[in-house]
Amino acid sequence: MSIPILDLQEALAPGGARSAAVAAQLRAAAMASGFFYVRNHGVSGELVARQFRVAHQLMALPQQRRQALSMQHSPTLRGFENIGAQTLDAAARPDLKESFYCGMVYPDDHPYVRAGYQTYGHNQWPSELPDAPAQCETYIRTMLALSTRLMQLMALSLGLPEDYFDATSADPMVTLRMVRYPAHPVDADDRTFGAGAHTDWGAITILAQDAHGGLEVCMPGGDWVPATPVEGCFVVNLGDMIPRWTNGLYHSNPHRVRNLHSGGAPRYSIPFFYEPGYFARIEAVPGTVPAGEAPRHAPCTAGEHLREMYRKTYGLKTGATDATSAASP
Ligand SMILES: O=C(O)CCC(=O)C(=O)O
Ligand SMILES: [Fe+2]
Repeated sequence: MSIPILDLQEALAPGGARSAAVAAQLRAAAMASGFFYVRNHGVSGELVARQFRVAHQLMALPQQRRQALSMQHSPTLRGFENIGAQTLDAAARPDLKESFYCGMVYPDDHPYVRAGYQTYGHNQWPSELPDAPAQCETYIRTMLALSTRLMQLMALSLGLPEDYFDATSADPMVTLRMVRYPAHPVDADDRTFGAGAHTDWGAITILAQDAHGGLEVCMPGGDWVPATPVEGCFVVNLGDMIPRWTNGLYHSNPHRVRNLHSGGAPRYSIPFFYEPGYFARIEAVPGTVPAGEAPRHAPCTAGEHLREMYRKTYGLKTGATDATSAASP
């Protein structure tokens, strides 16, 4: 069993001729590991390359500057995160990765910003990189459009109208993370990871990775298989909201990172985390709860779900409160 490639050619717009065929492939992947690649996704290679350049530039800033722009100073937890700041697998050592978080910007007078809901607010940027904010905003908007389309294909894959989830994407919770993994240490043991085994918390993650590889996915039988980089493709995986939304029919499988194959070079990756709007209702969609059975999960809002995930892993460590945390796995 491996991770399938979905070709989005002629499935990128509602009503696209190949939408039904792609939806069927999506369903099979979602019922297996919750991981697939997408190709012909409509995002230019140049835009992705520019985003990697920003990632390299951010990580090249002196430690002192990165400290000044630490996510710890940001009410929405955006900014730099040091190596070892997160432990995605509580049974493993702290993650050997450093990253920069940013997200969609919501103005101060937006009701969700005023209410202090997580992920809604501002970014913080280093003045040394004046072009970074616009590039990241363009990248985020592009990934958001692709996520929205993937949610439409997911609706089709569940036998629902293509626009079933559209309303849930208003005022989405969106996080972009640029991650740098140093070379795997020579004295690493079996508890050493760039990113410890975890599932993502949201709806959809779209990952751009450099050519080194290192991402590993836990398949249904328990084997860990590499999500080897494929030229021109993103890796897409489903987060924990999707099993909630599908009563466990679709999966959000664990994955982890070990930077073992880069010949000692750092590995860069850029995950984009799409989560619906704060008040989007996450409950089993029609057709997923067998007659006579109760849904496996109580209905909740996307905001409540994220708060619960946050409480479980990350919040206390960063000093974040329920209402202000922003980071995703
Ligand atoms: O860097 C990668 O390949 C995956 C990162 C990841 O799983 C995450 O940030 O949630
Ligand atoms: Fe992840």
